[in-house]
Amino acid sequence: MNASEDKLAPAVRSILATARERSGGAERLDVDARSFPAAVEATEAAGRVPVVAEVKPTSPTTEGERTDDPVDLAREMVAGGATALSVLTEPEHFGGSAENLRRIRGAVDVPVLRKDFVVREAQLDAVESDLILLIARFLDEQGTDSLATLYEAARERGFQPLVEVHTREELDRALEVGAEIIGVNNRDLGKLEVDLDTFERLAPHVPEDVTLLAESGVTSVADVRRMRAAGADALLIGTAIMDGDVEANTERLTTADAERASRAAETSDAETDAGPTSSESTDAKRGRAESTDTTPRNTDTNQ
Ligand SMILES: O=C(O)c1ccccc1NCC(=O)[C@H](O)[C@H](O)COP(=O)(O)O
Repeated sequence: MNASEDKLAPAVRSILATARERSGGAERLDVDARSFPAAVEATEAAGRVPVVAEVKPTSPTTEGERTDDPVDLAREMVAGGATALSVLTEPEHFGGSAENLRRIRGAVDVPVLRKDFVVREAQLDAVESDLILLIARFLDEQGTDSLATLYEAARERGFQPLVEVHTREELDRALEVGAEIIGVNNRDLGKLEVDLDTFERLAPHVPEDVTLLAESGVTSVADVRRMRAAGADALLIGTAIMDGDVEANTERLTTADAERASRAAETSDAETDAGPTSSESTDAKRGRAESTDTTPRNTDTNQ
């Protein structure tokens, strides 16, 4: 065990140890991916909150396991307005499988994220997906490929990599490899504690041309508004959607920002041709950096 692994929660150490042993696919994949940024834009245009709804049968922090057919759950999420789906493929700790992902991607037309702990290039070839998760904390370690290697390998296969970060140092590494889609995980994999401040701290340092997700711990309409006000282009939500009526939960969270959307539309209507576009005026309310210059912009105080 290396020094940084020593700081991981035991469940996460076990996930990582299993991930290191997992085999890859038989042949190199060539994916024709559905565009995630385009799906986010379409959701915004429709006045809804872009939500990546997660098919998460169980996890180290969840009691029990949801045993419904994952395809039924996925269809309910899409019916509730999900922009994209996240599908756990990790079997031992999250009850996922590559087969679940294959079936779900065949049954829906939204982009699908493969949520797993991929640490070596060959593991990219296990199953096709539109987005693939690369967790910065787990890469550049002994026994894993580097983030840069995996990022390039994923892009060469046609995947859209979602680089997950939790600290400023990880964010800087994500930006260095040129990540265009970044997720700030509010869950600390060291202690498994969730703190939404994490996103608020890091978002101002993410350039506006990056599609930015707030991941984990979003449980309510108030949390959705809070993450949106801090600059989230989209939210990745698992437990709060899986717990109970999946379609109703998704619908509630994707319509959480309706008031803000109608305010943005009103502002846009009132602007002349020379004024800013509605998306510019919406972005200007958030605390994101315009480029790699990390000066925070004004935050939205109307929330
Ligand atoms: O969710 C867990 O218990 C967990 C434990 C250890 C490592 C990762 C874990 N979750 C992975 C995730 O990224 C979440 O499933 C995802 O962000 C959704 O989070 P939530 O909305 O809080 O279920």
